[in-house]
Amino acid sequence: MSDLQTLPIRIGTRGSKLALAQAEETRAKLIAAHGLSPDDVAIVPITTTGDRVRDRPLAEIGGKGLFTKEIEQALVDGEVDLAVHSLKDMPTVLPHGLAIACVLERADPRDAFISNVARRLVDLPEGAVVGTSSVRRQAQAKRLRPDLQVVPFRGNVGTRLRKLAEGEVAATFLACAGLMRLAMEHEITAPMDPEDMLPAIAQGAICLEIRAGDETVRETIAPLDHAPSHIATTAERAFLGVLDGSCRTPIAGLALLEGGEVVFRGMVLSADGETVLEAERRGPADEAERLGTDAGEEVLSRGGADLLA
Ligand SMILES: NCc1[nH]cc(CCC(=O)O)c1CC(=O)O
Repeated sequence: MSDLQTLPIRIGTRGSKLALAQAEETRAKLIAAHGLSPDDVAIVPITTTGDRVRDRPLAEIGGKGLFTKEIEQALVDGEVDLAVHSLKDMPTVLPHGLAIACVLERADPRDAFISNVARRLVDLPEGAVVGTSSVRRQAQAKRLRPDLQVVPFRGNVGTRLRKLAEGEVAATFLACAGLMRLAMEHEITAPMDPEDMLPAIAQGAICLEIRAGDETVRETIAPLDHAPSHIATTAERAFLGVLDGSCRTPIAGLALLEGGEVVFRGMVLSADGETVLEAERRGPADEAERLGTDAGEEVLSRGGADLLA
């Protein structure tokens, strides 16, 4: 550890259980990478708009960065040295002066199907009620099963599982990664095959955000960067950046590294899942950004612009 870094290193995070688990994971990695003592890394929980507003679908509250704004302000104000976020909650354009310096090793990017009445989505009874406030999950569920009735579903993981147990809905979806980080993977009925449900951009990845010019912190966190995860999410976020959709537009994408090559698939859907525009790219890892951008431009030119309007 360089003498330049002032200790303790302060990590800004949301206060939710999942966010705290992610901050703890980051803290443990920092301690291991630099041989620090536990007191050398402090976790600073910060409440965000996304945490405060619990009763409405996120798409309705609108605006980007619902889970990030207040944490970024603390970063700008020098109250914390770095911020830990779920990369899938991050806008593609960051506030001026901030940068994503690091992507931790990604957990399972897939969506989890969770139900007490069926083993798989295709096995749900005709007309079953599925709870999700995600336009992306709704569109893809309807694409596979147009008969399903999709209802809004928010609240923390515990609340959602209770509603499911009480029979309010027959099934729901959550990110596998979140459940794993909460040590709740036993709640997963079955992971969704990405062929059936393509994940959200950067789902399962944690990023570390810093002040762009803060070379000391940049160097301190550098050993935590996981190149394959960083490369894959770079392709995915480039795709998202071209589409520039609101959170009301179902957009999905996943990049995997296969033998040093990036294999990316991205899609934009109509809310009912009847219209699907897809693009695929494969190419060298150092061209991840261009591959994602290219795929985004292909989707736009094939009619994605209308879906996004
Ligand atoms: N939409 C909120 C959100 N942001 C990040 C995760 C956890 C999964 C991840 O790290 O990508 C979740 C919950 C979910 O989608 O089930």
